[in-house]
Amino acid sequence: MLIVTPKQMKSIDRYTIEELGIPSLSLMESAGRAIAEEVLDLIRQRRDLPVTGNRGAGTRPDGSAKRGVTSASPVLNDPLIAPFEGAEREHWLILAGKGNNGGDGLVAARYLQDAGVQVSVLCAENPERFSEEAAAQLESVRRSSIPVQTVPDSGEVSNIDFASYTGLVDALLGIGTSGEPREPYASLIQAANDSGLPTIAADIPSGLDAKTGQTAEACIRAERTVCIAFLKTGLAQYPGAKAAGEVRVRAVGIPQLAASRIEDSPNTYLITEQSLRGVLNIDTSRNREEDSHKGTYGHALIVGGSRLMSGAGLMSSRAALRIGTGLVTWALPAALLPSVVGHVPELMVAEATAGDAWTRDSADTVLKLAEKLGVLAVGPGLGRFDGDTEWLKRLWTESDVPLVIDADGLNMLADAGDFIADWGRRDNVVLTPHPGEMGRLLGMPTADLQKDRIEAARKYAKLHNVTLVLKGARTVVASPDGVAFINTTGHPGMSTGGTGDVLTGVISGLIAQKLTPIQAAAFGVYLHGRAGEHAAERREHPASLLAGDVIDSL
Ligand SMILES: NC(=O)C1=CN([C@@H]2O[C@H](COP(=O)(O)OP(=O)(O)OC[C@H]3O[C@@H](n4cnc5c(N)ncnc54)[C@H](O)[C@@H]3O)[C@@H](O)[C@H]2O)[C@@H](O)CC1
Ligand SMILES: [K+]
Repeated sequence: MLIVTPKQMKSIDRYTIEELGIPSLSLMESAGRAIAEEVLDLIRQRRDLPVTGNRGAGTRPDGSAKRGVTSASPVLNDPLIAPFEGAEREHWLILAGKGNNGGDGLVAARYLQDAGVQVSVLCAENPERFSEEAAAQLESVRRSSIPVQTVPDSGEVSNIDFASYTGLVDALLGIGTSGEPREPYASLIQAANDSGLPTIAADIPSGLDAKTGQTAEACIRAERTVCIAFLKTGLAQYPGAKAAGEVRVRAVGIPQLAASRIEDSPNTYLITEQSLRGVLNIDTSRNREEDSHKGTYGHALIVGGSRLMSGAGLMSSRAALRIGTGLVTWALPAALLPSVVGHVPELMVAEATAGDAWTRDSADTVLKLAEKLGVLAVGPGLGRFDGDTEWLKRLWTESDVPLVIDADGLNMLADAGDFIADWGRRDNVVLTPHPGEMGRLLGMPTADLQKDRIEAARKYAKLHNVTLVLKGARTVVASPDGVAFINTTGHPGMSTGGTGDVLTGVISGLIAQKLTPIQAAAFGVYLHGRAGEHAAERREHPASLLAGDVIDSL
């Protein structure tokens, strides 16, 4: 699924209207209708009535939980826009802003009325200031005898009796927003949230930065967001993803081709089976060839583990095996051998250095071991040691085996400063930082880079010619050519030590099996997340999930 920034969405809108000749009002009509359908669907769901129209729109193919982002096309002659039992007991308030987002909400009002739901409109400001399209919609609403009230110019919202409604449509602010909501929008948003009513957001929750996913102090907490035409980047990242609730992307007559025809055309995708197969050309079935042997599936070398962190190297190695790598060798300090040998009998081990800690002279052994192997993973449980940055430089410059760098390997990189100038560019490197490590790589506070994760990851990947995996809920994967992928699989239960080591093993294992760095990174985070979901389902409580469970679920 393609994801767009608000700026790209505006260009797509403009292209559709001006170049393709599709009238703005007709797009608004479809958008409003889609919003009404989702309101009716939510009402049915809350009233335990059979869902007729977009049944299953929020369900995975296997029927599992509704979460994340789904896409649903409007169904013509949808039975959803028809009176149903109990509809008259519903009274929805449409909060309409002055822009076209408000216009969408006003169209929805007409369809809701048609389905027998009581509906009222609250204009956030004097309709004289409404956009041309929104004003036209307001006129139709008035002529349809839908009650309309307006927030007075004083901006006073305390006399709005939210308790008399059963639900809200937030059509205050859309992608035309700049900066934090001003008054009376901010107070309206606050009051809407305080009302505790179920809220459906039109396009985006008002108060959300549709590009970055940052939320203003006043930001609608929606139960569901009906995203118009294309998913917005801000809905695909936290905290925006949380404010949006369940996101449903609805087609409104803006064709996909418009996205490819604008300047600065979108290059961000949600990771789905479809985009893995279509955009990244991955055979997601992962079937084994009948006439294959272990050599067919590559050989990974995991470089990690130290006296106090031997488990990390072990988990990466096990995950690499579990993801289907033909052979996995774990290079580790010799003194660790007695305590770990035998834990995973399928694993080969190699003594990379004497004693129980890594030393800079182990680079010779590691380079020798890496010869002819499919991938070299550096970092899990490695620790820091004297001369470690020089050690990493040797691995970077003296071998051309694909490199996956994690954990302390990333801290070594951070210490190396402008390593590209010094060590040279490579085109087969994957970095897997969590936000803290990413902050060190960028030399900026973690909180700052988290404000626009997609942009931070994309810029870094381009500048350093690496595939970058910025971990955290909604992991961002960015390729050296500036394409970004957002993952939606995973489970909060995975917030536990060792899951990062598992991911390193998974990505390394996929590279050993001949996937390119970007294929391995995107597919790896997807599979890792699915395994986490699977593991969480199998535990009584997700808090008890361990990284080892994720490996078993791969
Ligand atoms: N033809 C189109 O352009 C379509 C637009 N659509 C809808 O239109 C929306 C975009 O419409 P607009 O571009 O009119 O913009 P919005 O409806 O998002 O409205 C922003 C309006 O509020 C004002 N504003 C901006 N920042 C503000 C702030 N911080 N506090 C208070 N007021 C602020 C602006 O002056 C503008 O008039 C989309 O999100 C979508 O819902 C859809 O109907 C599909 C078609
Ligand atoms: K909105």
